[in-house]
Amino acid sequence: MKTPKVVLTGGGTAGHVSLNQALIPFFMDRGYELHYIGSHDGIERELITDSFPEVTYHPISSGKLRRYFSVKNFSDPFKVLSGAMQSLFLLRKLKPEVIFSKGGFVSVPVVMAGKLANIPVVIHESDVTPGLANKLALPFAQHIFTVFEETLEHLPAGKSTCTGAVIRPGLFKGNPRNGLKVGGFDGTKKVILIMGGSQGSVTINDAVRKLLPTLLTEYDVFHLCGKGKLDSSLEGVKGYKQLEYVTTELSDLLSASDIIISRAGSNSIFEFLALKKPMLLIPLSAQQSRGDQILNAKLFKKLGFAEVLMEEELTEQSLEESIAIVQNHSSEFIASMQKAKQPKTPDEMVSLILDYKQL
Ligand SMILES: CC(=O)N[C@H]1[C@@H](OP(=O)(O)OP(=O)(O)OC[C@H]2O[C@@H](n3ccc(=O)[nH]c3=O)[C@H](O)[C@@H]2O)O[C@H](CO)[C@@H](O)[C@@H]1O
Repeated sequence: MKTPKVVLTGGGTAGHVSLNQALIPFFMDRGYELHYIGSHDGIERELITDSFPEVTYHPISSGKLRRYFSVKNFSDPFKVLSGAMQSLFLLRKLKPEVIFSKGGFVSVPVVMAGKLANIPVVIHESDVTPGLANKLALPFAQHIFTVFEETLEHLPAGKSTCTGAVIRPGLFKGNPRNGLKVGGFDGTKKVILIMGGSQGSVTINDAVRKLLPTLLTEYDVFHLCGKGKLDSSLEGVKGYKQLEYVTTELSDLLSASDIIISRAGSNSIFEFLALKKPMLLIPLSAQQSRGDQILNAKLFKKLGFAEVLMEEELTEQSLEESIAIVQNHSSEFIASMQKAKQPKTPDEMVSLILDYKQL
């Protein structure tokens, strides 16, 4: 009997890869051979090939979907077309039972090719409003799963279901003592973890670093500042540990942390919710995005899980005040989070995806 196959796609930022990372071991447990179609130089390549040598990574040509003018807007449609041809060739050869797409611009040609090759495509949207890539992909897909109930208002009724968030099981296995050791912290102060999404945020980094002398009187600080965004002048400052990006250590750092300051990317905030971490969310502004993080953050505030500080209002003083609000209300935030719906397990999500497989 031939080994059944599944093709996964999604990339551009880690937010479009993390669900796939969670699902891979569970597809493998069920005996599936896995193939990942991603871009040549996106973060998905490193995240998948470094951690999952059993998954075959197929790089394709891909364009970027920009909301602003660039000369590349003229050449990129050809790259997407070329990516679709490469995907079609691969899909006809691999003959997977189903394609699962986590979105991001690289997924568009794969999804289009899936339709042409007559292979069922299931897509996933983690934000309140569907992203541009998923909007383009939707006509070619069999079904779309969402994290937020509110997203269903923007999608065709017969083709969409809210499944809620799915969390990597490894994140629940953190050891706080190992986390403190990474920072060189002795555990006497409360710990704040700062994460500016998967790429780090210069705006948040600057504000945090300005407030650092004040912050360090009360807290120890883990700062996940993003690739290329370390500040060498702060190396060795006691109580401050800056790291560009962490992989397996993230669970330890989170378990050692009392408060999180973060962008409001969907995957991140549901991880903090699952771990019951009081959070201060600073969403990416509407000038720099379609405003999805603002909606995510406002909803989390309404549900009593988070305090929100808008980027336009971010100053040293407002940051200090907002951290104090989270600190003073942390037990209420935790109580609300304890009442929230539990995330789906990756194995349950795998079952939902396989319901669409081609027999
Ligand atoms: C700038 C941009 O386009 N942001 C979007 C992107 O965010 P982004 O890529 O930042 O995605 P998320 O915040 O959703 O997820 C980041 C993921 O990276 C992980 N992580 C982060 C830092 C680190 O050091 N180690 C690590 O493992 C987090 O645990 C999380 O699983 O996708 C999200 C989900 O569609 C959207 O809501 C965001 O608006």
